[in-house]
Amino acid sequence: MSQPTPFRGVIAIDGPSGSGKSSVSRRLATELGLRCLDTGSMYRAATLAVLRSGVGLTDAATILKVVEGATLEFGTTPNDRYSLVDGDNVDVEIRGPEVTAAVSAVSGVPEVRAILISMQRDIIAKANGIVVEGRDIGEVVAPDADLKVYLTADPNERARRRSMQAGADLAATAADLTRRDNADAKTTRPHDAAPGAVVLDTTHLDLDQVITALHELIAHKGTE
Ligand SMILES: Nc1ncnc2c1ncn2[C@@H]1O[C@H](COP(=O)(O)OP(=O)(O)O)[C@@H](O)[C@H]1O
Ligand SMILES: Nc1ccn([C@H]2C[C@H](O)[C@@H](COP(=O)(O)OP(=O)(O)O)O2)c(=O)n1
Repeated sequence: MSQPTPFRGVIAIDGPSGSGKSSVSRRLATELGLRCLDTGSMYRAATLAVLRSGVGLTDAATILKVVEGATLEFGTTPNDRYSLVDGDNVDVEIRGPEVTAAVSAVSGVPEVRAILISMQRDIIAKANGIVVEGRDIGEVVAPDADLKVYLTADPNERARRRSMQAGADLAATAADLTRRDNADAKTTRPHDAAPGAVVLDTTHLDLDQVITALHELIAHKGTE
């Protein structure tokens, strides 16, 4: 019996914070033998470079100069993803509260987005199949992706997941998610699916159920 041809395309996964993008992307990429790119880490790494430089967050031209001068590198092996800023592994620091509080200011600078989107497209072009997660993948970074998914979940459920993950207070986490969703909505559309994206509301689905639904979508793609 012949084996099905392995999927070697581009899967775009967008959605707001805590919808499950990272967990779902990592697992899906592992199961399909694909690369995996977390574009949120790229904006976070750029933000850390800005914070480390000591410049303020209000002047776009200064922010851009720092990002242009930083060496940013990203690993795309699903269970061994890493982010480097000037050769320094920053995986832990970029998930911390200082970067989380500052990231929307840096990701809101259009020229910074242009630099990172260009890097993202290079990484996608060089990968032989990749899952890419973020906020604008299906609409801007890879509008021709083979499969586009918009993951979402009720804001209370997203806050519950994030506070469990971070061991943080639920009310404070919920307020922070709302603040960041609203700030991000000035540059991307965290509340809207890209044209052609399949919407998957994960509020009442566990991770296994989400992964099963995605495998079904991919299998369906193979028969179109
Ligand atoms: N469908 C789900 N059901 C329950 N918990 C989930 C689900 N998807 C993700 N999680 C958990 O929620 C937290 C946030 O998920 P994550 O993948 O980091 O979201 P995002 O990348 O969209 O911000 C993680 O602890 C993850 O294990
Ligand atoms: N493609 C992307 C990905 C993330 N961003 C911005 C918006 C987010 O607040 C930050 C951090 O994204 P990240 O996915 O790491 O955030 P969460 O894990 O969902 O909390 O980066 C973006 O503007 N465009």
